[in-house]
Amino acid sequence: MRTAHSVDAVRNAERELMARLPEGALMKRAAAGLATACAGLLKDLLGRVYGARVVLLVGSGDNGGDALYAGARLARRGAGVRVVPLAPGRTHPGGLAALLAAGGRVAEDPFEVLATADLVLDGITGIGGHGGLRPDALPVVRAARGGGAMVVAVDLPSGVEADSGEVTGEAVRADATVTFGTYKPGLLIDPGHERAGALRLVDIGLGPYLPSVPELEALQHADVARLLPVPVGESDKYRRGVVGVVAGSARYPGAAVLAVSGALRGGAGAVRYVGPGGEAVLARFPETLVHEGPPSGAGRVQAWAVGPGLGDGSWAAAAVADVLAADVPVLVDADGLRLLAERTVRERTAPTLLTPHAGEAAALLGVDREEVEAGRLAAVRELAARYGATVLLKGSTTLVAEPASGSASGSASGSASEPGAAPPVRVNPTGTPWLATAGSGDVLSGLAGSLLAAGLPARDAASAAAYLHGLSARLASRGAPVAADDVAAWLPEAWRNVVG
Ligand SMILES: NC(=O)C1=CN([C@@H]2O[C@H](COP(=O)(O)OP(=O)(O)OC[C@H]3O[C@@H](n4cnc5c(N)ncnc54)[C@H](OP(=O)(O)O)[C@@H]3O)[C@@H](O)[C@H]2O)[C@@H](O)CC1
Ligand SMILES: [K+]
Repeated sequence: MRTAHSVDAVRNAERELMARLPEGALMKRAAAGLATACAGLLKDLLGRVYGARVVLLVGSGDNGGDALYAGARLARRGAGVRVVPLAPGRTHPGGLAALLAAGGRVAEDPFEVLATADLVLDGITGIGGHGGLRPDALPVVRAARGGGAMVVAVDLPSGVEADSGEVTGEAVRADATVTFGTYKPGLLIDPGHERAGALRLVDIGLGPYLPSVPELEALQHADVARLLPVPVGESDKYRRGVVGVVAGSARYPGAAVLAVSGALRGGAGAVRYVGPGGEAVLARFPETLVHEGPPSGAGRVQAWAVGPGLGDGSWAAAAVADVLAADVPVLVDADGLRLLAERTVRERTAPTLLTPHAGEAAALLGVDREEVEAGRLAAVRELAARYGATVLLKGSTTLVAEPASGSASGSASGSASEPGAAPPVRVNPTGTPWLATAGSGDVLSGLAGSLLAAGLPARDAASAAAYLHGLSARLASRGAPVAADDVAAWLPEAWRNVVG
């Protein structure tokens, strides 16, 4: 599991650790790890460090200090290192002295050295930067990208807000980011994540001083494998869980088929379908138990997934209300989200999982879509708190937030969070831009609903579903466009990939 901590948590940990170490030791640790990572990249790129052309973009803070001390180490190994100070007169004095002593130089013409650089280190700002790149940095950063050098961000791409991943204006677009002590939320959440390139974590000994509950966690294969249901010898289809799917309409029968296709691959023992798309569902999936009439008359289910392609007719509204009245876990997606009342969700005692994309989240919060996209972490937390529900916010870095325990449907799953505090938000690392395709959300709803029916707590069902869904799209795609149907078809392969 990858975990990310807030800037406050990092600074507190740094203070405690620094009190036990000689002055400057921590920065030197960070710089040593950074130099090792850069040397490795240069060897991959050129086969050597000696003679490599390295340019340091250096701001006024300690982020620039890290770049300078790392630059000094590379200079001692024979690299030609040039500094471009972006805050002349405020450059880290110890770092600059170390670099000059090792044979590095201040660049006379930044654009000339950037045009021929092999590697550019971005040390403009780290966790102390705010408000995006400043105007004077823009031409230099553009020249760094335009020159064809590999760009390595120090701790965080400059211009990315460390705590949220927000980018105001412009930010450095790095090929790799070497970060210290712990991941920062902005490295794992878009739009920051997308600017960071390949991530590398350097251990500087902060671990024991960081809070045990991080801000954010990203599951990896082994974590998801532990969550997925495993049928045992005596499992029959009812013990494995029955998921009810309420989706589709005369206008959108395909949504019913896609939601069922996800539900059939999510571990539940059987799928009941309720809605106007029964014929289309049966034609494709004869194993589905199809019902007409209200969901409550369809027989027992262990969880419902309601909403994809429902439209907003009176049947849809009644079906959503009917499902929300059931005392079992309920996932609400798409059109279902437009048909629910905040109070109804808050008053439920069984878990509720809402799965909006940015536009739907914006409507639920009463803000603009752009606001949600720019500040995804704040938006998902706010929704979870307001509705007292688990919320999966879809997007290139899908997030899953749980309300604080004690909230209506807050069933914190095995988290070590303090009583009353919300557990860490989970960020899904398996997404791919190819997933932005019609109907892929319907597959996700069915899949997550199925995992809920199989007994996973809402937070785990949501994060495991997002993980499998993203991985399935990657496996199906291998660089080519995919249809939602492909994503569903590759789910068993994704599951095998995770548990194997
Ligand atoms: N904490 C740790 O555990 C460790 C931290 N370490 C390292 O220290 C880094 C944090 O250093 P930091 O605190 O000095 O802040 P940092 O990011 O260098 O920049 C702040 C300066 O930039 C300025 N500035 C602000 N916004 C700006 C903008 N948009 N564009 C341009 N400038 C802007 C602002 O000054 P201003 O110009 O506003 O007066 C301020 O002085 C951290 O990321 C890591 O690399 C490691 O060495 C070891 C362990
Ligand atoms: K940086």
